[in-house]
Amino acid sequence: MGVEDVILRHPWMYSLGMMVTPLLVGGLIALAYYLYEQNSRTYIMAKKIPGPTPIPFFGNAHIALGLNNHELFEIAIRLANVYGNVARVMFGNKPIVFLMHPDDVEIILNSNVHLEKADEYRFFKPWLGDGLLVSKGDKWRTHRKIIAPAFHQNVLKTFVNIFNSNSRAVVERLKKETGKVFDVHDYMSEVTVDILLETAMGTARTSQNHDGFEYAMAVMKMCDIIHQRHYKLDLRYDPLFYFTQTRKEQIKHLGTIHGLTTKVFQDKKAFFVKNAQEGKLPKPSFEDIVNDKADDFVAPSPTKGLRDDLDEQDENDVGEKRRLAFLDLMIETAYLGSNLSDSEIKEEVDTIMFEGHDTTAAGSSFCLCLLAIHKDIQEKVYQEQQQIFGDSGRFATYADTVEMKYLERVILESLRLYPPVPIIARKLNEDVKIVTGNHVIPKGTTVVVGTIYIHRQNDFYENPDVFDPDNFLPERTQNRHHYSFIPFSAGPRSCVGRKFAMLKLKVLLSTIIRNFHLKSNLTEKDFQLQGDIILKRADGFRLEIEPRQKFAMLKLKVLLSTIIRNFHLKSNLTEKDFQLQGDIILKRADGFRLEIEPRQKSQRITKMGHALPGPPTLPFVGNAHILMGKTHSAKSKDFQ
Ligand code: HEM
Repeated sequence: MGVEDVILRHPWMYSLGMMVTPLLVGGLIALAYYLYEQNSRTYIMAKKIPGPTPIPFFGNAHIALGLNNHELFEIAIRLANVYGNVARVMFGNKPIVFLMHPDDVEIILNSNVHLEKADEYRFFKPWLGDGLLVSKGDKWRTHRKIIAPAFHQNVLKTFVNIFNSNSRAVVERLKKETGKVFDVHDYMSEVTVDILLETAMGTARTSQNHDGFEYAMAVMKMCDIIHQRHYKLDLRYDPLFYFTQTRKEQIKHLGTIHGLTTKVFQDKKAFFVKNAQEGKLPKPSFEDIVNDKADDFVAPSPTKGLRDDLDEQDENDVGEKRRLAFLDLMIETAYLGSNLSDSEIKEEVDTIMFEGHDTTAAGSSFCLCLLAIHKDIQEKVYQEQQQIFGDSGRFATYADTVEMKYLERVILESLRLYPPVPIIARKLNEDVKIVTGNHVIPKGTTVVVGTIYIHRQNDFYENPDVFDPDNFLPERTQNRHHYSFIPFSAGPRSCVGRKFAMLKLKVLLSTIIRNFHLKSNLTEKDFQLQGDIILKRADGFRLEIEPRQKFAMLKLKVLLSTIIRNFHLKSNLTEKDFQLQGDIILKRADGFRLEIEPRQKSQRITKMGHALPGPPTLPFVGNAHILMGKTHSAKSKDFQ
């Protein structure tokens, strides 16, 4: 009996064959490709770098199976602890190398060659298109040149009052949380979106609608989806992802996000075009500002440390001339002939809104939680604010922010311990020899810079896990490795919004601290860190707030009561002798002079007893004479 007879008698065998054959062929092709990759130069070279042993097909990806964000984050930290400054993992056959030493990181970030983002950034594409964060080559260079002037210091100065009014608005909203434990991140997220809407897009959110909040929520959900796409096999590969529920959610969230940016863009463009047609072009033009700057876009040399094109611009004094919003710049340069299409402008708007939003929301939330825990440091921040503002509730000026030296150190220290962007990834376009272990990382590898780990190395910080703002005193920073502190990345592809972020954080935190006392029963050990692109607390950014006035009264009562119970206070003066002086804070020019005398314990009790209501006392016996020779009931009557 031939094969044909068997098939004729058993047609199901035919169907089975039809199903199995493609699977078998597909499997054989996959196996051949797998074996081919295993013998590739990249794989063989990468295997020499220390790391966990890969298993067939999965590489080391199985380690991540079934883990949540927080667990995954802990695994990554453990990996760094086991393998030290260089660790390799395999995702299937694809090598990923983690770098944790500033010398090695400097080679990558300070280079003009390794500017390309890792393949994993493609997950941002449906959202950010080919915007600044993701783009490469000439497109990135041209767009960075157009966008960077919008973040010039003189431009930022004009944003200070937007920072102020939005900070004050969030203080008003926060009041309803007084006395409760709540998650401050929701508030930081909303105020950040509001600020970005005004400064980057040049539009304000009306108090009636909740677009900004919905936008913020959609951004957070999108961050989560992108993070999951990094490590979940079914979400990582586009053909599989296409059929998932997660893709449907992505479409919904992108609808919210793109809906808002498109609307703002269209309104702005229509306004600009109408004005332009009436001959009302803004003066000086953005083109003038961009052209003011010499065509000198070069990466900072290693000896210049962390300097980037933002510093160079400030020195060239470009862009001080008028108030600029990022979107205005893009619309204007496009109108005046730069090759920016509408969709490119929107991509850049989305990029700025994404990069500027979640990063500063997380940064400010961590900072507030740390201040709630470290009360002594909070008190120092408050004292600095008192020196600058006294009891005035006025807006902060740019000059005030320059005076906020201690707050600046607090922000930097918070960014050190909890960098909102905990890792950065690059794709190597050439083999790179690193300093640590003389390893050569092959071309095509994804390199991950472990910022959060670098920031906590005891080679560079004395007590690396302790929150100590003095780590940023000039005498401590001047001899420290430049690349041991890189919350904003460094080199040519550093964060374009660095100065914007620092200024905004100062105004926002100053306003909150001047209005609220922050409290928490937790310690930093309770933080459950989760690294879904942006570092967050999986347990929520929980803290309590109390309005400063109430807190100040309570503090005064406790302080004065303690002093009065321990000392008798004396003075030969009268109030007429007070020489008042009003230099912001009302003081006595003649000094707050008085004498003190310790109260004896018995004296203290007697004197305090005298203050309470009761019959007049006689010397020596007090009131004991009343009771002499009386019956028990007569004694009680005397006191009725
Ligand atoms: C605390 C706040 C912030 C932190 C910690 C931060 C951090 C970073 C980091 C680490 C990068 C490099 C990312 C990479 O190479 O993958 C980056 C890039 C970028 N950031 Fe920020 N950022 C912050 C705030 C902002 C703000 C407020 C804006 C804009 C308003 C902004 C806009 C950008 C843009 C456009 C890029 C891409 C730059 C390029 O590739 O040329 N960032 N940021």
